[in-house]
Amino acid sequence: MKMALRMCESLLRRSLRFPSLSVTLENASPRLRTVLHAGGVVGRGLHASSAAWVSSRELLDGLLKGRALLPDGAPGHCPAALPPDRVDQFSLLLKEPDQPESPKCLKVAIIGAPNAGKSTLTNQLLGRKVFPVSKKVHTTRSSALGVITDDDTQIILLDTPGLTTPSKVKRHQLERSLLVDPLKSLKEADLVVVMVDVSDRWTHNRLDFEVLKCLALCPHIPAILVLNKVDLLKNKTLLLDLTTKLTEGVVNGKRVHGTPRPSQKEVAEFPAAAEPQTKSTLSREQLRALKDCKGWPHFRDVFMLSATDGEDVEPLRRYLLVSAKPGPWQYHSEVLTDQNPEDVCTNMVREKLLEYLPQEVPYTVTQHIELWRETEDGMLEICIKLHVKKDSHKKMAIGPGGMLVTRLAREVSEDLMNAFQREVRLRISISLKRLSGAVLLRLPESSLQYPRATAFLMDPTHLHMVMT
Ligand SMILES: Nc1nc2c(ncn2[C@@H]2O[C@H](COP(=O)(O)OP(=O)(O)OP(=O)(O)O)[C@@H](O)[C@H]2O)c(=O)[nH]1
Repeated sequence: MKMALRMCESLLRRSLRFPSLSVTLENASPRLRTVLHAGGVVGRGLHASSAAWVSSRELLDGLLKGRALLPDGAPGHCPAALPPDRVDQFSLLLKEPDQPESPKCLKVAIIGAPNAGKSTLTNQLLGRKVFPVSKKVHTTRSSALGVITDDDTQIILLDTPGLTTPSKVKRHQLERSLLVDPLKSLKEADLVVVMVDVSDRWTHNRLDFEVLKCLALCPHIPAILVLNKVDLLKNKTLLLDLTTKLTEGVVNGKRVHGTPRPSQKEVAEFPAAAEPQTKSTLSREQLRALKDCKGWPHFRDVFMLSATDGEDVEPLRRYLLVSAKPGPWQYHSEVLTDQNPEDVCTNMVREKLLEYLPQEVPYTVTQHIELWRETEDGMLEICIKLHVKKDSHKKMAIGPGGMLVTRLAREVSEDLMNAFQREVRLRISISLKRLSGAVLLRLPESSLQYPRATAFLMDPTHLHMVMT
């Protein structure tokens, strides 16, 4: 009995640190279940199921390792947690992989137009939110990876920024990584997942030209098509029509049901799927031919899902697991992502800023982490200062009666608790960024284009006009 009570104590403590832990409890002693229910553990964090019997020892071991237990008692897939300390995360990334006897591995690049849902899908596949998601485009600014380790298989997911063009990067002053990273990830991949937002009627009828270019540059890498956001599609029969267009009527060498067989000439115009070499550029003729294409006829499979819904994503997860080939793991099984914990946190804050602040305002906010520490009882304490450029932006970010900044802190804390699997106390403050070290330039009267402007204030990155 003492043992059972100690276990309950441990469970209750763990339930705070592992709020989404999933454990099968049926047939654990009735008293243990009563205590767990009374403590509010079951129903809040743990899911009781009638499927299995788990001995006290196994349950305790599983919980201490932060793992779920499957019905047969074997350790199953429970996503790892992100270490809150950047040094621990760094050592974990360098740690020798704990290879099973016959390891399998698959590197998957997820590509698509901005806002297709790549980060949402990656988070869903990982089982934890470690990538920022927002309805504004280019939420993801550089490639990062997520790792799923399930039994003897490791899937490495390469989340890439939405594909864009050099002219857009220049026009919107975006990072060059947005151009380079997706192609780099693609060249490393064993499988490419192309995501399309089917709810966007302006773009869903053809593959994004940048996506087509990537596929044509690496035609030998197997690719699958994921039609995302089907929950937003009222007329589901449209999915067949879209599949036909986006695959040119051919999937895995077979004709999509009810479509005319493409002519030999039509298929021959596409770069061959088995072509072994990865090219770095396409010829003018190839680019011209691609411009006329709507889809890619070399997809191996097509999935239709809603990335926000776990159930729809499960078949894709299973497909990735069975597609893995024998080969060594690249990371220790406790690795969840290669991002450092502070970056995960600032990305989550950026996600909320993008979500709640209007137009260009969130893009002008910078963040500074003032405090990052783990307390003795394992809680993570974080203080972040947001620097805004204008008083009006400050008012917007604080919100009426401090409502918005409180909401930001609460929502980001929830996401961080999920990623780090521990309690998080986050404080966000907002300050106006002064133009420190600004230089006042007096301009000759004749050179002024604006009648009331007499001087420009310069800081290293921006030119501000002072109206007098
Ligand atoms: N309704 C619905 N919304 C979705 C789905 N998947 C993603 N979204 C939403 O679509 C928006 C964009 O999702 P992201 O995952 O950030 O898209 P992304 O492709 O990573 O975007 P970039 O970082 O700009 O390349 C967010 O508001 C998501 O909540 C889905 O299946 N259904």
